Amino acid sequence: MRRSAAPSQRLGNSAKKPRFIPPGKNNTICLKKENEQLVPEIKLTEVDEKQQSGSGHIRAHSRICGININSTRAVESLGEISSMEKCNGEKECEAAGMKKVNRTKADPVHVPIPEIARHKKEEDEPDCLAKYFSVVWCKASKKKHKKWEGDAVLIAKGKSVILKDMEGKDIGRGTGYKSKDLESLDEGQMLMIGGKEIEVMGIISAEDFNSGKCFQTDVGTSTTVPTASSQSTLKPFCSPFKNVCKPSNKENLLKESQNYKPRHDPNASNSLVMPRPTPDHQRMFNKAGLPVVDVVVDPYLVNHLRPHQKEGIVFLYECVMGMRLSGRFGAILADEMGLGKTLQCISLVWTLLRQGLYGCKPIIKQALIVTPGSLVKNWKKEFQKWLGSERIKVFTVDQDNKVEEFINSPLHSVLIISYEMLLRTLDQIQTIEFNLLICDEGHRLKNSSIKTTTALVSLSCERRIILTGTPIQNDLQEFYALIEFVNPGILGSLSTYRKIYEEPIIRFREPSATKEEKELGEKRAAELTRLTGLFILRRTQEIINEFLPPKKESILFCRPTALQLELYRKLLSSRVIRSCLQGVLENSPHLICIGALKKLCNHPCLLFKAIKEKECNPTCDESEESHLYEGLRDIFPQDYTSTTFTETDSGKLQVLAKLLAAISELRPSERIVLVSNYTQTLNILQEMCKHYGYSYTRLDGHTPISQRQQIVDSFNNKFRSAFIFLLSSKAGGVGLNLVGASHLILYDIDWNPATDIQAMARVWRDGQKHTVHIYRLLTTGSIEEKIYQRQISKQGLSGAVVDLSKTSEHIRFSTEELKNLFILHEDSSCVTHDLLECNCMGKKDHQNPQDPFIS
Ligand SMILES: Nc1ncnc2c1ncn2[C@@H]1O[C@H](COP(=O)(O)OP(=O)(O)OP(=O)(O)O)[C@@H](O)[C@H]1O
Ligand SMILES: [Mg+2]
Repeated sequence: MRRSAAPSQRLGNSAKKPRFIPPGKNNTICLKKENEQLVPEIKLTEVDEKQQSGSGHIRAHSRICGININSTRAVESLGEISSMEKCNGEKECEAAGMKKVNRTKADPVHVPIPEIARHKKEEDEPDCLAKYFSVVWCKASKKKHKKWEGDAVLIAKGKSVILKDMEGKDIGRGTGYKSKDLESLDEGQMLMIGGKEIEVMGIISAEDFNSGKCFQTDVGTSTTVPTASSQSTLKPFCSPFKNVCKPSNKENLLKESQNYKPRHDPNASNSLVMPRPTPDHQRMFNKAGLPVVDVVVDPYLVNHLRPHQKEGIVFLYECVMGMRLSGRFGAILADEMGLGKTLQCISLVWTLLRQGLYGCKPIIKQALIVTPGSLVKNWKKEFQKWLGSERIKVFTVDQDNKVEEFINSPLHSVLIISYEMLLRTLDQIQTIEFNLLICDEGHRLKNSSIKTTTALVSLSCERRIILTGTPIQNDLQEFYALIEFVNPGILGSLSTYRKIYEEPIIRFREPSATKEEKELGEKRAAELTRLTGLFILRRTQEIINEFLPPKKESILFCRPTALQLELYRKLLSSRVIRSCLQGVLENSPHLICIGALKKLCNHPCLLFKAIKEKECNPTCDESEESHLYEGLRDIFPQDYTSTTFTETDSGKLQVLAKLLAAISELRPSERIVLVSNYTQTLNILQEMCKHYGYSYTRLDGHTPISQRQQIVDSFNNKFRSAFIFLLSSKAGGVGLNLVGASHLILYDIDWNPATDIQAMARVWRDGQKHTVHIYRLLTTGSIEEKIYQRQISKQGLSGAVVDLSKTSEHIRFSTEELKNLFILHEDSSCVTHDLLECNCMGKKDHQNPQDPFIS
């Protein structure tokens, strides 16, 4: 097609602005995609997760890739003219009737029609079907040889045209053309639009326009070199295969030929053999013509791998080898927590370090793993767990082990470093040539301008893997940043992405969206899903349930004490809460009120402490918080102090004391993880442990990172273990393995179900041998029950689409919702049970998944 002969300026342009690179054809791995909704469910008493075959809080579904919107409806080719926003590229072009001319090589002339332009809006022609064309454009001139500026997309509808650049921005508009001329517009024809001249290169189907595909550049199949666009956003491109395919002379080849055999037997039963390269891949990356050898994952590892992990390893292998996408070597493994992302990566690293598909030359020499500080040692341990200490030497950077040692060590091929340490040692890290980069808990790279991201981007390593258990599709901009990190340029520039995907998708979600906008948004979302799904893999926890021991979840509704009730009533009658309910919500005083009620639910002494602190800080006397506390001090006994707490003051603490006593008596060999979101509450729980003589250990935000793994290890070691592990869910949550415990108690509840799920997954995960018991403590009739109900209904609505970073500050409450939150149900023994409309009087076990809760 003529397009390939498009003028050189086009390339110049495209080098500046990264364009779309559509995915290659070589998607050998067959991955399931399901889009079922999650079903909310409540369990009042014991619920056996296994018996319910996947129902429950952690219930979720296998799913791949980023965006949750799916298009099922076919889109008619109405285009977007009627819903088109104002031209925001160059100045809106004056309507200009231009004559289209059948261009011959000899006479590339275009004659303006001497007709007065009519300013007629596209909306005047709602019934016409839009037609779409790929075009090249340049400034209007009479020169024979045009200086084409670049590609564009032309939308013709009725008597009007719109010209969009490849970033989706309007760069020209015109009206007053003859409808029949526009209808018969065809390849090779030319048209004037304002001061621009265009030549039609081809017709675009409505399907391709609606999906946004037409804004992607032409590329070959999956195994071509990185394009100009991909290089433009990267460091100078160095082929990821350059270490491998050094051409060797013929004699050497001959000598080595007898060694060209797979490291492990590909025909052995249970062998995991990586897909063979396509001829294109070989042409590109095997210039020396070395024999193609099967890459077979070490059977030592394969014997331990779960089916989804084998699938994940193949997927990662294809991504980093550039087999799934043309010239792209990045991947995002977004499996839910506990699915063994670490093991999948270790298997990949080990395979790539020792094997090569072309002449057996190792695919990588050195790998860099960047992880939160608390997980550095855990990574090392996992390497040892799965590969032993003889096979591979991994180097972890800390105060005593400096990067220089790694640089000087021929023994080590894997460097594990925390994000913080990476920033501190960036200069040295930059001098090392890594061939694979793995970023654990990589959702922190969701902002491309933060230091960590720019530091990592500065490393000239193209094979980049992000690991994250957190769904990443909530925020389309953050989603873009993560994708841009692993596969730079694949979604074009940020402004292109916004125009082509984000804006139509956001618009489509709005209730006021027109039919056309909905169809367009749906199509764009589907295309984004398809494109990103080629290098994002997400499986949910359900996939692993069958390998885990049963999980029983209990919700313990605890009656508040008389002191709690009196304080609660007083708080609700305060001026601050009343003004919240009247909708006067400046400075978010409702958050302070919610905080005070939650403290009270945990233990009145926490509220007492807050009151005292306010009293000692007269400068804040006029604050909302001070007003909220007015009169509360008098309700506490005269001799009350915040340090001499007793468990009789808190309903939940009373229940907890009984629960701990029961476990220690009935299951003395089993251990407990006790979780709170608040350090101060953990202090109280710690006092309680001391009081009853329970051995305990503790991990919270203040625990030095260097000590964390040691604390975890000794807890998981049954010979050295404490009975109770006090855990701050926010500080220690992600990534920790606490399988030494089989009981987990959530002392308080978070707005974000993901925080609690994260905590639960520390115990109910691979490696757990016992039935796991999860207990959630809620103060009856209080705000805690409300949060729980909200948690369930929101979880049901949004499925796994929750983001750990969302806290109550991010939640918007309507006045109605606040009214509901700020009610104390004193006459109910369990509001949640009342909502079930069950008349069992609390005698029935609500473990039937069919039980209705919040519909
Ligand atoms: N195939 C397996 N067999 C037995 N144990 C396994 C297997 N795969 C992983 N594990 C264990 O499961 C636990 C969880 O794995 P890992 O920490 O890699 O999960 P993750 O996907 O990174 O989760 P998170 O998002 O919480 O970090 C680890 O203790 C790991 O050793
Ligand atoms: Mg992990």
